[in-house]
Parts: sequence; C-alpha cells; structure tokens
Amino acid sequence: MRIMVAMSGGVDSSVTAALLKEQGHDVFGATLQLYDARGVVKKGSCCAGQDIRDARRVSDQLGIPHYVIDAEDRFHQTVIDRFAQSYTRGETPVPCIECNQGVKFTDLLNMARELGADAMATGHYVRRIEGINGAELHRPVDMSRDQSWFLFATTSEQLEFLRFPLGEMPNKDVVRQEAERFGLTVAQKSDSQDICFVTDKSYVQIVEKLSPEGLEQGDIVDETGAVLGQHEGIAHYTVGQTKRLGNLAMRQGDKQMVLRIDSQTRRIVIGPKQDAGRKLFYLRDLNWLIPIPEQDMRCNVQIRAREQERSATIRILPDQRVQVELEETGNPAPGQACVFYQGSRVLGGGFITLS
Ligand SMILES: Nc1ncnc2c1ncn2[C@@H]1O[C@H](COP(=O)(O)OP(=O)(O)OP(=O)(O)O)[C@@H](O)[C@H]1O
Repeated sequence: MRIMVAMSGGVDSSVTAALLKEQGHDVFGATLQLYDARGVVKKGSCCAGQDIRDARRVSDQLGIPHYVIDAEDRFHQTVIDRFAQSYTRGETPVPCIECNQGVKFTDLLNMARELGADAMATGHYVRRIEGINGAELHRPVDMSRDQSWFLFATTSEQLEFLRFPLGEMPNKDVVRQEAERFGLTVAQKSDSQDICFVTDKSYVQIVEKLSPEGLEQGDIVDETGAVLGQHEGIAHYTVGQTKRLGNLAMRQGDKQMVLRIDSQTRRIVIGPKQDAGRKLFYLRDLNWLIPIPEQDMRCNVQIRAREQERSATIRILPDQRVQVELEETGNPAPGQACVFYQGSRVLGGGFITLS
C-alpha cells in the first residue's frame, strides 16, 4: 500500500513511518509548516524550523521521500484566528480539534490523495477498527495517551483513508524503544505540549493581538445581576472555573465558580460551586460516525479533554438541535467538545453551547 505519513518531527510520527516502512508499505512523509512568521506565536514552537529538520532527517534515515507544505496562512485562518475569536464569544476553544479536522485531515489528506497515496497515517493515539459498516474510531490501548476526544470531528470518509498504528501500542516507553530499535535520531525527543502554538501565558498575547475585546474590563455579577467586582477580560475565564476570582472566590462561606460568561455585556456570572452545574445543554457542528439516531440515544459522554465519561441521553429535537441530558450534573463549557462513546468506540460529538 502507498501510505503518506504526516510527520511532525516528533517521536510518534517518526515511529509510525518506520513501522509502516518495515511492514513493507511504500511510505513517504509530509510535514506541514505551521510556524507563524507574523509574530503572534512564540518562536521555536511546533512545526517550525527544528521540527521540520527532524522530520527530514528521520525520512533520510528511513530512505523515504519527504515533502514540506507551507500551511502557515491556512493554520492562521482556521486555527489561530478562530482560537482568538472564540474567547471573545465567551467560549473556551479547543484548537487541536480544528487543526486536526481542517488542516491535517482535509488539506494534508487531499494532498496525500493527489500524491497517489492509498492511505494517510498519523502518530495519533487512537484505534481505527474495521467494522461491518466501515471504519470505526476507538480509544487507544494506552488510555493515558488517548486522543480520541480531539478527533471526534473526523468524518467517516476521512476515517476510511486514515491509519493510526500507535493506537495499539501499550505505552509510550515501547514507542521510544521502537524508535531506538530503528536508530531514529528523535528517539528521546521530548513530547509536544498540549496546544502546540501557545503556553499558559502566551494565549493572552494572541487574544490581545487578534481579538482585543476579549481582554476588555467588565463586571463580575451574581445570579441576580448585582455587581460584585470587576474582571480584566472574559478571555481569562471558563465556565466551571474557580480561579482568578480574587476576593470573590469565597462568599458567605461558599466557594464561588464561574456559571456563565456573557460576551455581549462582558459580564461574568458567578455563584456558589455546590449549587452549580447543569444537566441540560446543546451541541453545534455535530459529526456522526454512526447513522443519526432517530430516537433518544443513551451513551457515555466526555465533555472535557481530561475528564471521566458520564452517562447521558442524546436527543435530536424537532428543530434539529441536539440536546444532551447528563444523568448527574456537570459543568459543560461552551466551545468545548462533547464526545459520545459506547465502550471504547466514538459514536460522534459536537461543540457545546448552553442554549
Ligand atoms: N506539522 C505537522 N505536519 C504533519 N503532521 C503533523 C504535524 N503536526 C502533527 N502532525 C501529525 O499529527 C499527529 C498528532 O500530533 P500531536 O501534535 O498530537 O503530536 P504528538 O502526539 O506529539 O506526535 P509526534 O511525537 O509525532 O509529534 C502527529 O503524530 C503527526 O502524525
């Protein structure tokens, strides 16, 4: 099989390429240059110079062709701009989902087809299992590396074309041992961080530059609308957050939490943590990896990147909106993903809205 490997210059995608080559496939590599030359992203971040050189060196070691694709503009428009804008809507974005879906699984995948590939492989930790009705997306063997939540928006059509060999790996130590076995120069390279283009602090600089409204002062209010204090911008807050509330963190003996963010009025609504939480919320931009259910569907859902699954009912409303009803209250945050699971299998998911 002719397979294009999406190579980030890290150990995971390098081992992916080496394993597929060893299995006898006709492998070639491709790296997206995502580095932003316009200065909003920290220098030396993901997929800039060194990572591209690493991917090239690994390809040379394996004796496979390697292409570099300039995706800077596309990455900026579909990932970084949207990331900044969604903070100003009072949401908490997940840029990796948009990057996977738009840049990696649309642009790169199209390029793979153009270059005559039969499949595209990545170093993501998920499993693709051939089911009776086509390819299924599953959590990986190594749950500590699970990336299925970040890949829920992968369409069935894309999934048919994708391969994720590392989904079967028992743990990262084994992946590094494989890298050593192949003599790859990146065997001990450190893991990439959560969001490749920001650190905890630098996201504020991005919002400041691209969507400064997110950093304008506003009121902190209680549920009755009474003004309790001021904040330095809604971009600093997420629904469910207890930090950054200063002397409002405790009121009348109760720990306080962000209940809602109103981007129109720039108000942050807080209230006692123990009474907070909700069972009902809605989803936009759904992706289904099964036929759309005609009746209420009971399944497990995961509503944050690193959170346990919880039981829920998914309901398609008469106006076609999708409602999720959690069995026990949770703190769904607008902009985050709600992914549906049955056992290890991803059934679909969408982005959270509260109304
Ligand atoms: N710039 C890029 N160009 C091509 N493919 C990429 C790029 N960045 C990431 N990928 C692909 O997406 C996969 C998952 O990316 P992620 O950022 O989660 O990296 P990772 O798990 O640290 O993997 P790696 O060790 O390969 O960097 C990578 O293994 C690779 O296949």
